[in-house]
Amino acid sequence: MGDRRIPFLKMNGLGNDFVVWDARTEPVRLSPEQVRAIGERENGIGFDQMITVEPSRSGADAFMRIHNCDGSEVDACGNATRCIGRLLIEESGLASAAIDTNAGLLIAMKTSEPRRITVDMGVPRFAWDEIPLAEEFHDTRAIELQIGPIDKPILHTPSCVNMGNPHAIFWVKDIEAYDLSRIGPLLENHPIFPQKANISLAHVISDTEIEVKVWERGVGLTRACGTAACAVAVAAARDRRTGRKVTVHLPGGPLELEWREDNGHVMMTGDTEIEYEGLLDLDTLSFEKTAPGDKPMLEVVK
Ligand SMILES: N[C@H](CCC[C@H](N)C(=O)O)C(=O)O
Repeated sequence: MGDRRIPFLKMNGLGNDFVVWDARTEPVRLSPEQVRAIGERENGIGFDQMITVEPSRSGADAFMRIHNCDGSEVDACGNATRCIGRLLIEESGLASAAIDTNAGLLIAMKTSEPRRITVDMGVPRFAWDEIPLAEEFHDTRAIELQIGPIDKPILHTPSCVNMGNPHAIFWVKDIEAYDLSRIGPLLENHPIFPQKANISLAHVISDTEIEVKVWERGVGLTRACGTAACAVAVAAARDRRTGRKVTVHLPGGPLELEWREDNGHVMMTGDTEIEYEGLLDLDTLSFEKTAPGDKPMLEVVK
């Protein structure tokens, strides 16, 4: 390996996986091409998002910079916020950590289980210009976003929420009846979303449970999406489909969400995992694993 090697952590939140750099002392600057190459599942380390932890300029414990695996920089990532919150809490030994992002200040809090973190994800936004939606669509009563023939729409009338990033949620009875890998990119790149959008299919199971599958902007299908889980929970409560406290079941596992009545903030709780520690050679982009991650969770004996 060359002499430009940087240590990284491979982490995930319910299988939504990240490469994490600690750039608080040494800056880490990578081009979008390098981000895409490192994010490659075949030849690179492989990740959904790349997370760079930088010094905060606003007195928070750290600033979190987020890149999707397509190289795009974005402002919010719920699952990564839990992972970085865990690292900062373990480092400080305190009960919480403040994480600055381009979408605002987020607070991560420890729970009774060391890998399980609660994050205050702030307040959702619903106005058409906050999602954002394109100007020419904002005056329609419902957003008639139909995919498929007009007389037999496959999906239509999404709920749209911004959680620091844009989300469009389609309510369905059977998630598996839809080929999200085909429909997802059509919707992600629909002209109604000038900044594109993260696309969720959501099936309300009960007043307290929702099943969700996500096509992420700049990534594709992921095992979980924290901001999508927040957006779905808020949209469901706002439409009276569920209460304000729900479990969102994603392919990678469950997240607990509460849209607080008192301050309108969205509280998200879920697990995190350190998969391994590694070293990346910046010149060749080859990498090696240098230490194992978390011990496998003890299987709960049934
Ligand atoms: N793909 C998202 C960013 C990551 C969101 C997701 N990984 C999460 O946990 O919130 C976007 O482009 O807005």
